[in-house]
Amino acid sequence: MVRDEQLTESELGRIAESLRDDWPTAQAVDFEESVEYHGSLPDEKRFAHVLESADKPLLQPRAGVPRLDKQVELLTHLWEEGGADLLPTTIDSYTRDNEYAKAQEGLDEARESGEDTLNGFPAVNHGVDGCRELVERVPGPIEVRHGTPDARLLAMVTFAGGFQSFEGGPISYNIPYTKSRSLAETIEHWQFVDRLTGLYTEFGVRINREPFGPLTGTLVPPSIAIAIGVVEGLLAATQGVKSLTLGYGQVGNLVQDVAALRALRALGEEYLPDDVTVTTVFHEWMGGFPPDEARANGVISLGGATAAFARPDKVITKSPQEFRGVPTMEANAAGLRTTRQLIDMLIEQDVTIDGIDEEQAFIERSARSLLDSVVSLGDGDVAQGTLRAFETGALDVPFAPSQSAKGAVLPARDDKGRVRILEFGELALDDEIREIHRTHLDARAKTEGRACSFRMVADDVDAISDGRLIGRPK
Ligand SMILES: CCC[C@H]1O[C@@H](n2cnc3c(N)ncnc32)[C@H](O)[C@@H]1O
Repeated sequence: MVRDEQLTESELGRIAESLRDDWPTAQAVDFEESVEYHGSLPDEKRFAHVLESADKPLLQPRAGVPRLDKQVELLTHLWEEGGADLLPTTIDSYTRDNEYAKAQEGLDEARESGEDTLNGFPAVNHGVDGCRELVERVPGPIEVRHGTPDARLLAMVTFAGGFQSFEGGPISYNIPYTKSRSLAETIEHWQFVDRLTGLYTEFGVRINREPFGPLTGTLVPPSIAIAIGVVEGLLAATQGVKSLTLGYGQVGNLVQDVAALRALRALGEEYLPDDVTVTTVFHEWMGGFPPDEARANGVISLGGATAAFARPDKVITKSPQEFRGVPTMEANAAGLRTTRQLIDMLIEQDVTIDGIDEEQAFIERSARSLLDSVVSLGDGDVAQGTLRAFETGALDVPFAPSQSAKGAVLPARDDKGRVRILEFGELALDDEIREIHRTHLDARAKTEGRACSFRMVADDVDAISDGRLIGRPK
């Protein structure tokens, strides 16, 4: 039975050995030798150091292409032309499903034909030496960004390859990303990733971990996103992770987004051990984008403005080509510059916005209620509590494809565009909190002359790509 206890070194070693046969490049992974290699990297390539010593929000895009030379070119362009402070390497979808043979086919094809059919960088196939070449040829610190429920081999290879930051977690890369993966299984898988992170940290290589805050990226109530991020942080801290970045996806209402980012930092610092350095990351709008690039730049700009007011430690930027999928190098760099423009123009201004403190208190009260239900359901064991919370619906994620989640929660925007909860399912929120959500939604229903219904939810899901925030009746 999975428990929130630190993996022993022999368990870690046994699992690592069992993974070596999954792809030939795993044979080259040598922990002691990798610790040495990390020691040779200059400070400006130490991800946690750069992130944790910054005095203003750092910008980081997503970016991944199959071939090594092209990835070097892409990341260098994002650094030099986009002004990125931190770099990504987005991993391809086959690798995310542990389909390394299919990833190899895609890499071979890209090398032969120049056609990129893979939608990211197949790091396991590139292996330790390929990752190290990328780390050496690129000017800044790089994070592994992906969506892998079983990321154990990916972590082994990329950590050995010099990467010092790794996105994801057992809930955030299961519930929004998979249909039938067991939550108990992904908790075990991520205990390995976090224990490996902790072991590197104990050997002087401070590796940063970043739970995936946006979850399904569609109208996720801030209290749910924050509670799940903190739970993944607690599970990681047990395994020895000391550098943790908690994330949140923009919902588009300025007051709620600033309030949520402040609540995220406050609760992260309150619930996580004192020896864990907590930073925050704000993901620019993760929902549907307008096809029109001018409007898309408006969405990106609102994200930049929000970051100027909320001052997260990191911002994950979007591109004006978000609507069409993976952006060109130039569009990706443009999204960084648009974000930077808004932050630089606003961050020194003294602006007071009404309603943030009240919203922050409401979000914190709700997130605390969810967190406390996880702890009590597990009798103090956060792993067991997580399983029971999702089994009972005490914790739930709207629109989640996973069978591990009830998917009974329905969000909708209120009259100001703040995300509220229309259907609670078995969510661990008391009647008083539920009443406040209902009151806000009733006010919108009155404004629109219609009853609260799933229609509102559906209208809100498409609103931003239609160029609006709230899905008002047409
Ligand atoms: C959280 C995942 C969704 C976001 O992840 C972006 N994304 C996915 N793959 C790549 C890639 N290979 N390069 C640049 N961005 C990428 C999508 O655009 C979307 O915004």
